[in-house]
Amino acid sequence: MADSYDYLFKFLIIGSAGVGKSCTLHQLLEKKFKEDSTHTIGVEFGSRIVHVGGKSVKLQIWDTAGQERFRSVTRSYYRGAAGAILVYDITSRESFNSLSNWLTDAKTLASPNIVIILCGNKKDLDAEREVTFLEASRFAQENEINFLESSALTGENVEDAFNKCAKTILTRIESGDINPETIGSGIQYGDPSLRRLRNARTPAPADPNSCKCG
Ligand SMILES: Nc1nc2c(ncn2[C@@H]2O[C@H](COP(=O)(O)OP(=O)(O)OP(=O)(O)O)[C@@H](O)[C@H]2O)c(=O)[nH]1
Repeated sequence: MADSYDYLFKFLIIGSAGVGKSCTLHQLLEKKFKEDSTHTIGVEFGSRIVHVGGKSVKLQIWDTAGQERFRSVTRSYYRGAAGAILVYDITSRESFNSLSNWLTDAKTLASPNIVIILCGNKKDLDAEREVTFLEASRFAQENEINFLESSALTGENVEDAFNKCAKTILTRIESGDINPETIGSGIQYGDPSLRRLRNARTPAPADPNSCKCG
């Protein structure tokens, strides 16, 4: 029973090299800072169950390498992702300037309905800040994505980023905006009764024999 959940969502963590993607995942899974983080080679994987909106959701999280030389490998993991945590470093203007490219990749290579949360990491290094909260908020608004600043060092807002992403996906499933049964949705049912519930809510297609016209 320890591993039972209502839904499984495939998540990606993307963004330039050194912004703190692996440390963010480590903080989420271990609730502590990864002291000796080195560049990720290709992709790394982790999973965790979160509780949002009255449901338990298993997050299957792919932490991708930010270095350009791994781009062809990491791109192959985008397909069928339901959510992405797009990370930049608030002390690195360069990492902020690359966000548009990362967004384009996520929207074109993953699910068209992918829910993206923008995360300005290294919030603890405020004295070295190169990107203001306001300009990042504007970027997020223009691109219709949620935004928060986080710290993989202190843990501030790390869980919130993943929870916010999961919650948005759940809301969109419940409103009918996202259909988990679409191929490549990045969503699976953990509890089969949820599928039955959804199918019961979906109106049956019109029966052509019952047409009373003519
Ligand atoms: N002060 C501070 N340092 C951080 C934080 N997150 C990560 N770092 C440091 O930033 C460096 C890069 O962190 P990683 O998590 O390895 O970065 P990454 O984005 O996974 O890098 P790639 O695997 O190359 O894509 C490491 O030296 C971390 O110690 C943070 O929130 N605050």
